[in-house]
Amino acid sequence: LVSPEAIEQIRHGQVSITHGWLPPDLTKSLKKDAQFLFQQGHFRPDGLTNTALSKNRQGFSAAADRQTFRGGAGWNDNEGNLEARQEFAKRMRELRLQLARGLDRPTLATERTVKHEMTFNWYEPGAKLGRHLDEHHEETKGLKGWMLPTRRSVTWLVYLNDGWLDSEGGALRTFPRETKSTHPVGSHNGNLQVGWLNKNEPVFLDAFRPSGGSALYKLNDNSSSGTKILSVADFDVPRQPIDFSAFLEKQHRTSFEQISTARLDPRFAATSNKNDNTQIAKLAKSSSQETVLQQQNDGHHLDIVPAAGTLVLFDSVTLPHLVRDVTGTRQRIAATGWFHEDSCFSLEEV
Ligand SMILES: O=C(O)CCC(=O)C(=O)O
Ligand SMILES: [Fe+2]
Repeated sequence: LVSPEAIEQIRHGQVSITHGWLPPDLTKSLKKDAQFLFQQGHFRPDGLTNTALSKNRQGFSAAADRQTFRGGAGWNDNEGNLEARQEFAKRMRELRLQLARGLDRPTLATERTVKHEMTFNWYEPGAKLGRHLDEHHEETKGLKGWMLPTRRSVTWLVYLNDGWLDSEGGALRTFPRETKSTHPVGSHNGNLQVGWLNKNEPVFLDAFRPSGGSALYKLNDNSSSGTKILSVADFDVPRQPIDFSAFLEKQHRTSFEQISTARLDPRFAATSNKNDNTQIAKLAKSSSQETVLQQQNDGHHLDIVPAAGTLVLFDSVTLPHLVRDVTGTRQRIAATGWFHEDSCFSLEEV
């Protein structure tokens, strides 16, 4: 269902984009279904909405925030077009099994009652979504950490908007590294990635050191196996906002970049893309899909037009992203979800 190149991109921290991935008929029936379910009142705002995160915490507004279909009628409830949703679920299952093998993430293949997430999302004109990551290291979640048996591993998006134009806004802005990662991203031996060293070397956090503390480490060069500890001494991960560079040996501090920081994560700081005045360089040469690569204050990023049938895949732990304002007059609708891997440890199973 996706090419070996697509899998390599996800594995190395890049974004995989496949235009025309979902057959037009199914795309149409899913969009109709989402519209029906929306009319029936089955969409809800979620924790990541912009107004919930803004300084004045005014609460949700339909005109400004993204809404999600997951509660109310579930994906498998006999309301709306169950047949279309099941056909889609079957396709996503096949994709998941392919990714489990291709990415060497075997527990992506297993199923539990609640494990993989499948939703519709909905943006009214004017709505957007702040910069965020879809999954974080459990040790950085404070009291909420280590509770669940599984975690988000691969994020998928399938857009449902017929003939969506660049000028309608709502682009998915992703922030991949400028060059592909030196090693597989996301996790190593169950330890999630929290940063980068020298631009594209993944840095992982081991929270189960024999000392009882945590350590930051990277993988040795491809030629040799093994790991290299980067922190001065084992440490206890503090409460948010966390600055991991404080625990690194001095020589690593300047080349370390934390993936989720107070400045970049809307959970800690309201984000804005207003100061976005730099030049756009068109990347897509032959394609009419406006995939745009742009350099601005925020750094290197890739914008994806949410056009019908396009499949987007990326690692849930390492790739920050946001949704730009919908500037057109119609709603932006997508099917979206997360394939989960088993967590290396959870309180539930102790
Ligand atoms: O709607 C999109 O394109 C992205 C949604 C997203 O990032 C999320 O639901 O976490
Ligand atoms: Fe997301």
